[in-house]
Amino acid sequence: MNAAAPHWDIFCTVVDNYGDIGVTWRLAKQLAGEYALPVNLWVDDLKSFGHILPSLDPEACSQQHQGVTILKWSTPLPVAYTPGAVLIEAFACELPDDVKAAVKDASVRPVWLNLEYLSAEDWVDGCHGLPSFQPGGINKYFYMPGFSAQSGGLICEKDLFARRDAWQASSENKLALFEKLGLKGIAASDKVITVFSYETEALGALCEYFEQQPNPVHLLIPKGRSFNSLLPRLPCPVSELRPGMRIDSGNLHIHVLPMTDQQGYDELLWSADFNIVRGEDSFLRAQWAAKPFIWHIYPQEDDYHLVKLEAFMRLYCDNLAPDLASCWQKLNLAFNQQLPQAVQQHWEALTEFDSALEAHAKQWPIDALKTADLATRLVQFVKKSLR
Ligand SMILES: Cc1cn([C@H]2C[C@H](O)[C@@H](COP(=O)(O)OP(=O)(O)O[C@H]3O[C@@H](C)[C@H](O)[C@@H](O)[C@H]3O)O2)c(=O)[nH]c1=O
Repeated sequence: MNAAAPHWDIFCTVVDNYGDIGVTWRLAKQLAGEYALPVNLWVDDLKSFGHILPSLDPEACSQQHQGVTILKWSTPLPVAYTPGAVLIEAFACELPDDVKAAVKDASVRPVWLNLEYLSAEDWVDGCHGLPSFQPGGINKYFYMPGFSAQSGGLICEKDLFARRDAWQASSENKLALFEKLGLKGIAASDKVITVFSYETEALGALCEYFEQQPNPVHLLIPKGRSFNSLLPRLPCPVSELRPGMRIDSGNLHIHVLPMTDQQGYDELLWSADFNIVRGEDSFLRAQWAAKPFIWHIYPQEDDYHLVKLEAFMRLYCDNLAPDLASCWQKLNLAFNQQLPQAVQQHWEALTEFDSALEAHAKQWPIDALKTADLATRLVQFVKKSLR
């Protein structure tokens, strides 16, 4: 590796949600923690970042958290960029001109990568690792996360499954977490479902279904976009909702959650019976939680997200019994297509397969990870590129 400047730089622009910063922050932590790499994470919106890292100072130009140097990416850069061993532009963000100039002029150039969004589509394998020739005679490589052995892999910390298993071994852990989050009235045997979704009419339909169930159902919802779809059920405008509030109707109890850091969010997913997640990072963390889930995929133009959803569902259901597979897929489609009646119908139908789906959710993380996680594959990719 580059002996003169061994550090890695990751540049991230926050688009409109938490996914871009969520993924890069996770990767940065893992590279620093497991590979002892000096990592600089450059972020253009520290205020948004602060929602998932509450100890962050949104005004500081440079600060250290969990072994990572977090730098404010403003124009011009408040701290000069020095080329290191690796330069990652996350999700095709446009690097500042002075960074590109510094790379071009460097005596030892960094390995330059564009970290792409995760997809289960087949074409990913063919594109992963391809170079794109840049002005100044340097290659930029496409790094494609994915589910196959030929792709860039999936972000997963080495000790994650052991920590999850220890957490799930005793219901004391989830009850202590609920108490810490200010949630009241949840018994160990009650059904708990977390919801971190975009707006969808499917949510209201599920609420109608849950309130008529014979046993309590608790929906744990962090303050955010999901509540926009539950307006008729709220006692106040969304802006006035406060963490700890509880909205009861029949056997349904909706709890308003604070947003926590990523570790806290993992623990929440581990503590639930079912998770409704979205985007990219929470989608993956729900899989690692080893619990059944619905994926509310980030909407794209011309419904392209449904192609990505189908690709993932095909993989996830590969070795599932056909009737269970069909039911779970229909539920996910109905949720994403905002079909209220279909969501209720498929949720009800899925209850018949509860234990088989749970067993699959437990096995899936082991199968999905294959030989190596994303950080491990990335470090190997960089080593090869430097040869
Ligand atoms: C609810 C919650 C989330 N989080 C974290 C988990 C994730 O890292 C992050 C949420 O990211 P995602 O699940 O990916 O969903 P998102 O909708 O916020 O982000 C999206 O942004 C778009 C621009 C991308 O194109 C999408 O693919 C997607 O990544 O927030 C917490 O740390 N604490 C919390 O309390």
